[in-house]
Amino acid sequence: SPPGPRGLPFLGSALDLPTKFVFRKFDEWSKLYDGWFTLSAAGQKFLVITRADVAVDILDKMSVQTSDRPALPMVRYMLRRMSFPFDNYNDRWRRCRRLAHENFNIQALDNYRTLYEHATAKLLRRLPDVDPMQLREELTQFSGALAYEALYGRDAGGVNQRRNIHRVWKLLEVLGDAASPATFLINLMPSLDILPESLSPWKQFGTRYFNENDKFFMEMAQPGLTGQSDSGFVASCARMRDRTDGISDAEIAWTSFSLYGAGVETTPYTLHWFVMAMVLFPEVYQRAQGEVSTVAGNRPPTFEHRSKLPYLVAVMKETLRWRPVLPAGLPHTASEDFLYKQFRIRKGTYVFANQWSMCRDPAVYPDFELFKPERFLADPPPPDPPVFGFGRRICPGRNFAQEVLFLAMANLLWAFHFEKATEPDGKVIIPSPDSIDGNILLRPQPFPFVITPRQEIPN
Ligand code: HEM
Repeated sequence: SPPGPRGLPFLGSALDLPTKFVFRKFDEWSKLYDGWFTLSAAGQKFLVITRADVAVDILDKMSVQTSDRPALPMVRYMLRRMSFPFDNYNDRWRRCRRLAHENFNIQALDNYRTLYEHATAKLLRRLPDVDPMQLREELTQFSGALAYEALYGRDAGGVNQRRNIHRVWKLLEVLGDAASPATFLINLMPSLDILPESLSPWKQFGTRYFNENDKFFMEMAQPGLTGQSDSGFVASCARMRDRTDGISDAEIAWTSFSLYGAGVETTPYTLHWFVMAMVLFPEVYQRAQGEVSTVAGNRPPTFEHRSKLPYLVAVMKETLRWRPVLPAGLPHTASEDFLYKQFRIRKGTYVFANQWSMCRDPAVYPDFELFKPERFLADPPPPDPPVFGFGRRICPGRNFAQEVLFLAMANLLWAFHFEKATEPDGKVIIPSPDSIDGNILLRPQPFPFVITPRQEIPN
């Protein structure tokens, strides 16, 4: 049989699998096996990949067999298969994925640059008044507003935008809870699915959730769909209708929500980790800040400066590697049986890429505990950190995310000094990068630090 922990009869490794931060347990097991292992938990089979070259073999080269997603019953009731990151590998997924790709590939990103320059400038103006313990919320607002305008259009501002962002935030939270096996019995006992809706409160809940949100997403998308707004993702998709077989307005509206949901937490948490790294590693911070100041002078840095900021680009890569915000990626599923190293992997097996372990592979990233951006300036440099997933499911927002991160990092360094905070008795407070919350996301805990403007911030 393939390598991996065997656990108990029938239960398998179910009791060893934590409900939170499963990446840590996978990482522990990674030390015992050679890049991958399998296990089963209460009948569900898992294949866990812990080295990037194995991920390439299984998720890139065999992507036809390994690009499905687990079908959690509760998620199906709530989303009715309209949200492509959760959907099976099928025609609708392909249509929606194409919308995402065409609008967020490198060339298309030029359309969004003014937008993130504005959002970043606004962030700089707000930050001096923000309590550092509220930084995470502030960064989440920043990326929420940015994503909202990128998706629904520049003129989607105002009170509605704030209210809608808040509402999307809430409904994502409900979705996250429902996707967890512990919340809804049905996720653990899919056989209950045969009960009629009148006897299944969870199906009624799902129907309500779907109907309310379907209406809400259509309302948000309306200006773009009808041509009232001509900027942003929805408007651009509406213009692509003729070229995209069978795409419906509802699919455009749900794809927009899906992109919002997938992007809105990952980006600000990465920025929060960046601020922690700057506070923890003053020599990196000074070098990066020196580079930005020399290149940008007394005007805020822009994309024009990117090619002259190699160290900062390395800092961004190192942040993504040091604290990958999706440490166990998102699970894929095998859509048919396949062979790997002569072992048969069964249809329905969950396939995890434990990116945390890959980012801490000592053969690729020596001294992986340390924050060492200069590793990415070596000749030849190591591969970019594998934090955006693999194969046909690779993150379609990866270039967008990195542009937003680059610009925000450059501007934060240009505008502010970051330092460790001190207790009233003068003791220096050292934030802990191991202090996390979240569930599948690696979310930093708020931490105290001192932020002081070092530039006149333009209005
Ligand atoms: C630091 C930022 C980000 C990180 C680290 C990240 C990482 C990931 C990862 C690991 C996956 C799973 C890939 C797989 O299944 O193999 C993923 C999927 C996805 N990401 Fe991102 N992401 C980020 C930002 C964004 C942004 C800004 C957007 C939207 C504009 C986005 C949209 C998506 C979507 C739609 C999927 C699902 C793709 C599918 O199932 O076909 N992500 N991302």
